[in-house]
Order: sequence, then structure tokens, then C-alpha cells
Amino acid sequence: MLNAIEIKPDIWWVGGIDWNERLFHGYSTERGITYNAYLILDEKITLIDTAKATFSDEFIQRISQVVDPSKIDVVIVNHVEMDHSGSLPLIKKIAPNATIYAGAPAGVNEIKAHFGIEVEGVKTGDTHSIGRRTLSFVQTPMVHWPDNMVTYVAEEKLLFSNDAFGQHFATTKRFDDEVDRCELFRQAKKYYANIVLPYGAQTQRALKQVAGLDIEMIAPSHGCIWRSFIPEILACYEAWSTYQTEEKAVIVFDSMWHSTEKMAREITDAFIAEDIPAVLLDVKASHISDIILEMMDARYVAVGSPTLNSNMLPTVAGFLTYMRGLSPNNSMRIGLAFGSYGWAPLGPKQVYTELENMKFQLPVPVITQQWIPSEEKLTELQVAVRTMIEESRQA
Ligand SMILES: Cc1cc2nc3c(=O)[nH]c(=O)nc-3n(C[C@H](O)[C@H](O)[C@H](O)COP(=O)(O)O)c2cc1C
Repeated sequence: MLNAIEIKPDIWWVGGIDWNERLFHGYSTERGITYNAYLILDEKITLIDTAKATFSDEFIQRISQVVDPSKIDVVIVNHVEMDHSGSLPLIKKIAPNATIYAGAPAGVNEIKAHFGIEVEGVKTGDTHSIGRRTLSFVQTPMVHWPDNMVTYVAEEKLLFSNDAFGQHFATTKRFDDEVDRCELFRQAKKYYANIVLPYGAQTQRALKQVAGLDIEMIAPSHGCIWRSFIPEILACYEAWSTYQTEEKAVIVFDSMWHSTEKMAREITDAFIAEDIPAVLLDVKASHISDIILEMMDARYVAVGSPTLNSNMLPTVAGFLTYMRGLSPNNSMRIGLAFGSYGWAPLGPKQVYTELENMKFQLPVPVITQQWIPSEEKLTELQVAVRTMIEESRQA
């Protein structure tokens, strides 16, 4: 087993590593997950967050390598979701005299609802001395649950950021500069796209709140700790939370007999012909959480479905439902709906209505094709792409 790791003098990583989790509440986690918890040895022995219940054995073993777990005096619950709080009842049993703190009122109420445990509430601006160090709390509601908060230790210039700045990335390495940088930022972006995306305004507020803090280390509750690339990840969060897009097209489709696929390929080629990077994704082959990752910074999004039993294909509907929930501020994006049909073009029309409801700019009406795409239809698609690009350039 990987031992507890000292991340600063007397501050230890004691979390769990979930090497083989591949689907985490509908999010494909191809690199696994870590549940990070941290132990501070001070006059009051303090635990920052816990681990998913199924990882409580390794979590307790790691704490035991550093200190007798029954000696824990203080537990901070930055977030009540059970991947971080699942081992709280066990800690409460092992260290019954520990004082547990969570954000008030949401965190306090959620812990009671999950575990029937009464805890102390803290609010933004509250501080708690644990000896040589003082913990300061900043509530960051809806980044990504109502209870979220971060804990700052000024003496260490250390921010325990919980889910913010996290990545689903199982590794024996604990720091950003010890792992492949491209993979690290890809996983940070995928995490943002699938977890934090609906909460851009709240993330902006949280970024402003922590902007005044002197930070040399950000220790999230998932993945690697940031110490070498803090300005870079802060810049990413600034861009992602303000929904910045770039000249990039994502074409998403499903197809039974390749007609809609042929249309999707034509659209892709039309973007490439205009020197715009394009990504072609069949929803059968790509997980929706990866499609959202690709889509997050794309200015152009084309979605295609044929008609099946008077509807769009369920795979495409699933993707659109997922996108709707993540509400990625599509008003900055130019959309296109397309698809094939046999006798009534209801599938592509439904796609169009969905994109319209999600506030995409739609300069071109839905493009439908009865049965197999004709040469004229393929030309119409090329023209549509050029219209989309003009629309963007005029804005
Ligand atoms: C099981 C099945 C159900 C279909 N239902 C409809 C329908 O309700 N309305 C319609 O217009 N076409 C329907 N079609 C025809 C397809 O939409 C048509 O073959 C289309 O060209 C398929 O596009 P694709 O090659 O992209 O899959 C159906 C086809 C299949 C195989």
C-alpha cells in the first residue's frame, strides 16, 4: 500500500486511491479517482475531509502511520458528498471527542441528513486555531453543492480547496509537477466540464474570494496537489467559468444506416476546409462526459440524429439531456441541427428544438435529408457551415 505522504512539514496526505473506478455518477473516469484527505499535526490534530466509505480501511491505515486516529481533535468537512464524507461515521466512532465542523447551515444540515450526526457550523470569515496554525473558512456554495467550502491555512499558504481544482486521476504521485502535464490539465478540464460547468457565476465568486489569499499550494480532494502550476490552473478556471470559446467545431451524431453520418462527415470537412479545427464524435463510440469535455470551449456545435420511431435516437437524446443539465452557456455558441429520415423528419427537428431551448445561436434552419444524402444536400451543408462561421465573425 502507498504510505501516507508528507506534503508540508507535519501535514500529511492520508486519502484513498480508487485505481479501477471507471464510471462515477455517469462520468467516465478512465484514469481512476483519488479521495484526498489531509492530516495536520498541531496542538489539535486536525483532519481535513475523509474518504469514500469503501476506502475507509486504507484511509485509517494511512492515518495510523502518522498518528493514533483516536487522537484526532478536529475534523473539517469541506463538502458532504459521500466520496469525501463516507468515512465520517467511522472517524466519529474512533475519535468520539473530535469536534466536527462544516459550513452553516447547508453542510451541518446535510451531515445530519446523511449520517444523523450533529456538527458545528462555520461561515465565511470564521477562523479556528489548532495551535501554531489557524484555519480560515470560505464558503463556496454551489461549487458544486450548497455546502461546499474551502479551508485556508495562512501560516502554510495552503488552500484545501476540496472539489475545486480537482482531477479524476489515480496516481502514486501527489504533486502537479510529478505527473504528465498534458494528462493533468486534461483531467482538470474534464472534471470542470462535467462537475463544475453549471456553476460559472458561483465559481467566479469563489475565485474572487480566494484571489486575495497568499497561496503556494492548493490541495484538492481529488487528484494531484497544485504547487508548480497554480497560476496556470487559476487562469484555466477563469477561462472556463466565463465560458470562453475558441475557433473549434464539435460534430456529434448517431446514425443507423450512415446517412446522418455522411452528413456529419461533410460538416466536419467543411470546417476543416475553412481551417477550423474540428472533432467528429459518434455518440455510440464516445462517452458523453468526453463529448462535453471537447465541447466546452468549442464555438461551433453541430448535432445530428436520424429519425427512429418518430423521435431522435435515444443516444442523441441522452447526450442532449446531459448537456442541458450542464447548461454550458450556449449563447456564445453557433449550433446546427441535421439528420436523415424516411417519411417524417421528426428526429432532426427535435434536435433543433433542443438546441433552440438551450439558447444556441442557430443561423441556419434544421437540415434534413430523406433517406440517402444527395450531392445538393452535401453542398447545402457546406454552405451552412460557412454561414455559421460568418455569423461568428460578425458578432
Ligand atoms: C427501426 C426504424 C424506425 C424508423 N422510424 C422512422 C420514423 O418513425 N420516421 C421516419 O421518418 N423514418 C424512420 N426510419 C427511417 C430512417 O430514419 C431512415 O432510414 C434514415 O435514412 C436513417 O438515417 P441513418 O442512416 O442516419 O440512420 C426508421 C428506420 C428504422 C430502422
